[in-house]
Amino acid sequence: MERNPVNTAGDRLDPDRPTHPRTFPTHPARESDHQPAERSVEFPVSVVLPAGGTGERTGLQTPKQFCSFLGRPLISYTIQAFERVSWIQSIVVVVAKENMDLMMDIIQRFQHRKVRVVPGGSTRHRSIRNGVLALGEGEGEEKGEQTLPAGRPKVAIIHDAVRPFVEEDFLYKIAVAAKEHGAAGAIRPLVSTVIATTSENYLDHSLERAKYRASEMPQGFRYDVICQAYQRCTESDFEFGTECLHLALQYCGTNAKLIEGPPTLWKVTYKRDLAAAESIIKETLSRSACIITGGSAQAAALADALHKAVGALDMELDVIPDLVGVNSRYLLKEWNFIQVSGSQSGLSEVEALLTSLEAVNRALLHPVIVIWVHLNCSDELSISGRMAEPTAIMDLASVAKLRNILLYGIQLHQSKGTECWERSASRVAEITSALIRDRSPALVGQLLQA
Ligand SMILES: Nc1ccn([C@@H]2O[C@H](COP(=O)(O)OP(=O)(O)OP(=O)(O)O)[C@@H](O)[C@H]2O)c(=O)n1
Ligand SMILES: O=C(CO)[C@H](O)[C@H](O)COP(=O)(O)O
Repeated sequence: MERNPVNTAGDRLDPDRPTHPRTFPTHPARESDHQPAERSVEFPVSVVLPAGGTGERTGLQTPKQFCSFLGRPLISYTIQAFERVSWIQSIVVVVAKENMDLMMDIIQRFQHRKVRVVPGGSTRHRSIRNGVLALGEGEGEEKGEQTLPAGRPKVAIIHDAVRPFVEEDFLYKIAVAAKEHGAAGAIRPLVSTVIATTSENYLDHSLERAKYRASEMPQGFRYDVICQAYQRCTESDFEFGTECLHLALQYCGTNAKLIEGPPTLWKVTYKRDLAAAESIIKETLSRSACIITGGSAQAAALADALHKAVGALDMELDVIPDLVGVNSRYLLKEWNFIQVSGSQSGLSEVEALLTSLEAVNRALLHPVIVIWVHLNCSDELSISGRMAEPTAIMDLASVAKLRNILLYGIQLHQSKGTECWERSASRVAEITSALIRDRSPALVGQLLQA
């Protein structure tokens, strides 16, 4: 791909260039927009992610933890949620023996660090026990370029591999409470009342809902507590038990501290939960877009018109002339890109943008959206000019898609009337918003008309 001379990788490193963005926040700040306060945990914390189940209740052939959305398996999203927490030392993923190779492949493909894989057992408790024991054996092991931390952790966090939306703040609360109380776990209010039935399926009695809570994950344990609990528990616990906190209470006399967690801690259990997880991830990836004007006056005018029509977008919009100097930071975060080109420009600015995204490996974990908005003055169009772009963008998009970049095009016919222009700009805003939210592979390479 050819590079745009104003947009080379070298230029991006010039920190002094005054190319400041205009920010157009279009919604009140959301809780998740705020960076969590920098946490420091003074004791070693490691994690066990049980992922050795078959996911029978989904009714799918593939165990749910290996089902993919947006090109990535569920387990990888969960691993990433822990990996980005600086104070978590190492992560043991427990998988069924027959899936060990698949898991190693996922770790390599998505460049996960801090992770070891150990074989699971026939029940969740057996898998977790294997993971907990493995945490104590991770001494100074070479792992690619890094060496996993030596020694046992002070606190082990256990978290189902199929609960991908756990946040650092909550993990911190669990880790600190586990160290202080020996065990800690997430709870949520019950959604439905729990009743006991007789063997003939009649109501025996009903529990007073306000007194009970649903036990969720993550849970944290002092390492000695959880080791002892698994050493002392019975075969019946291993076979039928569902609650690690209960083992700590029964076999170590440890009363877990219970902390109410956010609703996002839910567990993917049924097929519909996979669709819900995908839509949550799409939602988080659609929060911000960066409009690159390439310095052209026409493009800047469209950016302004988009700003006016921005109500429909409901996302944070920054407008920048290029990705040079300080603006190169946009390449590293979860921004979507709208490259606006004036009527004289072709696809060269988009090509340069794709090259820059590839250079920083931005699309490793999530597909990146690039939307090319091409301004056309109707009187400048030749028939051949009109035909050339659809093929060119399709070719470029096919190559980009192999690198997990989804490229779409919108053609806007610039009209002289203000009202018409505003209508077109608002259509661009609507199409842009839909493309960013839906991330439809079917529309990749299409040149839509606004
Ligand atoms: N032998 C097992 C069984 C379950 N798990 C893990 O425990 C977590 C929570 O269990 P659950 O939701 O019940 O998963 P499955 O057992 O796979 O699902 P199902 O009960 O529908 O078969 C999952 O991450 C699952 O992979 C495990 O590590 N080893
Ligand atoms: O959250 C729990 C409390 O420890 C569940 O028991 C755990 O997630 C296992 O789920 P399931 O019973 O569906 O296997």
